[in-house]
Amino acid sequence: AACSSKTRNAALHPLWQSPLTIPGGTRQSPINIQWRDSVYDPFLKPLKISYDPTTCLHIWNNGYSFLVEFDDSADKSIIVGGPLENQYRLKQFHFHWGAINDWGSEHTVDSKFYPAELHLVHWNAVDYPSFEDAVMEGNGLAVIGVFLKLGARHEGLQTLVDALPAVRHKDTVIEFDEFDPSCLIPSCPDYWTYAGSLTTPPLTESVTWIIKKKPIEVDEDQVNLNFTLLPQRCSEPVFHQQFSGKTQKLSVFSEIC
Ligand SMILES: NS(=O)(=O)c1ccc2c(c1)[C@H]1CCC[C@H]1[C@@H](c1ccc(O)cc1Cl)N2
Ligand SMILES: [Zn+2]
Repeated sequence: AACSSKTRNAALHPLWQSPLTIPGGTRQSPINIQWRDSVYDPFLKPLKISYDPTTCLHIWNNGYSFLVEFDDSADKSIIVGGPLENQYRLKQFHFHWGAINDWGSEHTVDSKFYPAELHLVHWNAVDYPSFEDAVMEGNGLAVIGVFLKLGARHEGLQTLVDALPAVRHKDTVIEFDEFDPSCLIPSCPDYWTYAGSLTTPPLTESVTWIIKKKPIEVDEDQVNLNFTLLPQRCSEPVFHQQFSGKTQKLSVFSEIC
């Protein structure tokens, strides 16, 4: 099927009309995380995650992926610590996956793709009045990246997968509440962090990336989210480009685990 080929002519789709890389961009994402490039940073703290499940609002299929959005009108679901100067509010999370299992993640680790990658997007409500403002600022966003690998079934993810058939079509929204996304984050505190950008246009260089070192395990049916949303996936360009240009320092936080 058209979906099986790995590349797309991304040039045609209006969303990608903006440059595929920001000319002169110094901190573009995604990148290939090379263990050997990562520098242990003794000043990095553990990341503190405290989410309030009642802030979970709905699931929205925007045609490229599905997003689970949160009520970010107060400091109820926040992260603090890690490489961050202050606390950031959870706004939404979404996944990146591929049509087949041997690729799908946006970041790679030592050039290895994972079948999927979860992004939990947070914004700096201490320094900026709105999410839209924060998206444009160098320290405006903090995104936690979690790799998904094939293995045991993930019970927490299943509640989300069960709801997906109801958002099969582009621009459908269903109510989704009482979900605590910290169940999707590995308990091992180790992470890589670097100053980067949004991974798709507008590619704004406003993201402090915090990539968890350990993946979570999900089973075959759960990672084949495609079968639920395939129609949109087929029609939208899948865009997998990495930037091998010089990026910011890649630091690593690790405790023995
Ligand atoms: N794969 S990712 O996590 O790096 C990623 C990539 C692109 C975008 C997003 C997340 C979300 C979350 C921050 C901005 C928002 C979106 C956007 C950009 C600009 C806008 O004016 C509005 C919106 Cl909704 N674009
Ligand atoms: Zn993303």
